[in-house]
Amino acid sequence: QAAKPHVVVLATGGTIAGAGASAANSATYAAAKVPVDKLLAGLPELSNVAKVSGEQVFQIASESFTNDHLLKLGQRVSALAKQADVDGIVITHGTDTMEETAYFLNLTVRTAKPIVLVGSMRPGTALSADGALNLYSAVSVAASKDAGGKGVLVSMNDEIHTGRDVHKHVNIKTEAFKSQWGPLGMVVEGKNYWFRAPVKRHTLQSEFNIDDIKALPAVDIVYGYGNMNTTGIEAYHRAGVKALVHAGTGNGSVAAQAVESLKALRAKGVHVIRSSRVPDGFVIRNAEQPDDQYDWVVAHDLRPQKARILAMVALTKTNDSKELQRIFWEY
Ligand SMILES: NC(=O)CC[C@H](N)C(=O)O
Repeated sequence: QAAKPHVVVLATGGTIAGAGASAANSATYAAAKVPVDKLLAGLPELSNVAKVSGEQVFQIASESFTNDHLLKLGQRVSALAKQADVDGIVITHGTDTMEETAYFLNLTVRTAKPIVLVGSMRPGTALSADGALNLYSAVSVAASKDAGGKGVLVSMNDEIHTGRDVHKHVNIKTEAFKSQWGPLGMVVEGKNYWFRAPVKRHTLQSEFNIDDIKALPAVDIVYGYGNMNTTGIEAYHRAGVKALVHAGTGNGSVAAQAVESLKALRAKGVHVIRSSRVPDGFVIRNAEQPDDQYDWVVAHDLRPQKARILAMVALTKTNDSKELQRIFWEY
């Protein structure tokens, strides 16, 4: 019998490593408690699909991920992916910012080996905990050759999503993740069923490389709403932000007073990325606002938090707004 593929599980915390006081606690519990060795030891079925080793990278709730965490995790994933004895990598992660980490790795780790993020919505101590099956599925995806070359994946609730499109759309159900263009496939009993492939540039076709990125520039997000004030925009400007993502209403529309503040920012060299707070759809250049005239960038179909990730990565290579826009179309 051929040796099983070697999958490394990098643990970062989240609910999949969470623990509650009683089995009835599906929502009230502490995240990031259970160490990776214990997670893996509790799932002997993993040996059916892979030779698994675990590494505790962080033990945090994912809302507390910083740029430093992204860089450290990315560097570790990149180093492991270069090892001949590693066939796939699973990252256990809190679900709150999993979509941001997945997109960051999708943009910056140059490998065709499967990289799969996974989490859970209920702690392992809860009735109908979802972490064990999610982890089993993620390891089996990472162990399979057919998952390679598809970019960084998120496997949750039997679905396999591209890390680019996926976002958390429900915060209290196990079917928490959705991609507006659909999942890439499904994983059932350790077998993958594929239905589509990503068309945007990622991993091996990316012009970005985590091995060359030593720091990420400050990029923040302001939220659009009725009666919006411009205090936040001006505060971020004073704080030295390099780009500001505007999570606009509708088709990325911007309140008149915010338009003036954002134009002033751009005049000082800060990039303005026009996105939308609407969960689905995409922003069309020069619709709602004259982006060519203001020299703004549109976020295409990226949610504001994903636009922030791409802007940070892009700004490590260019400060040209036309280049930024090209990158937003391509990735
Ligand atoms: N379901 C979860 O993983 C949420 C737990 C926590 N807020 C986190 O993102 O890490």
